[in-house]
Amino acid sequence: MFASQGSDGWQTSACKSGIGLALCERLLLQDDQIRLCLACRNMQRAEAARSALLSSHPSADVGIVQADVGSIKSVLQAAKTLKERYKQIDYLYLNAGIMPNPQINLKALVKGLFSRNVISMFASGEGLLTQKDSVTEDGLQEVFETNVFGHFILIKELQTLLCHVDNPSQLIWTSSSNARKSAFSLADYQHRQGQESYSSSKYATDLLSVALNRQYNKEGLYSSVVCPGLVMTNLTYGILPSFFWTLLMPIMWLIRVFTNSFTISTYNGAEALLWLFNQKLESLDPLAKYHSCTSGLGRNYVKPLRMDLDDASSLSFYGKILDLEKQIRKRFVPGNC
Ligand SMILES: NC(=O)C1=CN([C@@H]2O[C@H](COP(=O)(O)OP(=O)(O)OC[C@H]3O[C@@H](n4cnc5c(N)ncnc54)[C@H](OP(=O)(O)O)[C@@H]3O)[C@@H](O)[C@H]2O)C=CC1
Ligand SMILES: CC(C)=CCC[C@@H](C)[C@H]1CC[C@H]2C3=C(CC[C@]12C)[C@@]1(C)CCC(=O)[C@@H](C)[C@@H]1CC3
Repeated sequence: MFASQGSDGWQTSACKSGIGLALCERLLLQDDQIRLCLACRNMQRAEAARSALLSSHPSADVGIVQADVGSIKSVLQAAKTLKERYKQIDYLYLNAGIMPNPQINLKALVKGLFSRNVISMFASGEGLLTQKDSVTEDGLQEVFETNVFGHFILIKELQTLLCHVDNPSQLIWTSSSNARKSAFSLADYQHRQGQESYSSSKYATDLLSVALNRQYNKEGLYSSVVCPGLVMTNLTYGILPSFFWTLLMPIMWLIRVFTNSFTISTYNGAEALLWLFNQKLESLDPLAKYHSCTSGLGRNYVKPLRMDLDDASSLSFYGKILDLEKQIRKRFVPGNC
């Protein structure tokens, strides 16, 4: 999902369910004069989300655009449409993300329950999940393309709408506390080999955000990463069926008392995304991940935590992703590299 503020008003682009839709609702509750644009792969679902938002905020300006971040062709087309439609984008929320075929490692879960790291295990899901990734029509790993590279190409394509020194814009990546350095390898940054493509892609997001700040702050573009916490959405219903999560709810409320990262509802999960919208860009820490938190008593707040990365590795990854961009552009825009 994407968000921005246009010179002729606020403009946001988001998705049709989950944390993205909750963010749109919260943004409109705060200011229904904001201009939103939802970028979604499925136009029927986009229309449904738009109608839902308009039914509670009839005077809102909510646009939609077709964008599949798992397809370079679709991203290029979406960027073209957006450039025809808007003069400036102020907030771009990069929300779309997938975790295909997740499997729970029961042995690690049981072992973790009796370890000293039980709280951090629940907060990050570290070592508890594996995924089965696939290759897209573009020849890229699906999780990498959807969670990282498709967004990156969109940003590059929208550069003229995003980079304004006198009126800075913001990129907001939906990362995760599941992002893990040990799941990521610069030599295999698409994660072709392993079974933790989700962790790897979210770590790649964190690296990329840091590099984008180094590259674009002087041009008036700032990048931040958030973790919405554990939220009940289609993504988590892919891990366990919804009735199972309902059964687990009393335990999750108990765990929330200790971690504050079990935000559970999409409203709570959108806390850090909304908070970032209201901050002065220059005051944000490029090395922090902003976590949505919910206390045991249900109070929402935002906790910035330093990310486990450094400038050198973020720049090395940026170099790799620029090389990949060149290759892809050669294929999609012959004569343009
Ligand atoms: N739920 C959680 O506990 C957590 C989620 N996150 C992250 O939050 C983000 C939102 O996820 P969440 O709301 O939970 O899950 P959902 O599955 O509800 O939302 C994911 C959104 O991404 C869209 N999407 C997926 N693939 C593509 C694509 N190729 N092109 C365009 N849109 C796409 C989906 O669209 P469609 O409806 O068409 O499938 C959907 O709207 C993700 O990046 C996720 O990794 C991070 C931490 C925790
Ligand atoms: C809650 C109980 C008692 C059991 C569920 C165990 C796991 C399925 C669950 C525990 C921590 C969860 C978790 C995630 C998925 C489900 C768990 C592993 C995430 C990895 C989902 C996606 C994210 O981005 C992370 C922020 C989540 C971290 C916690």
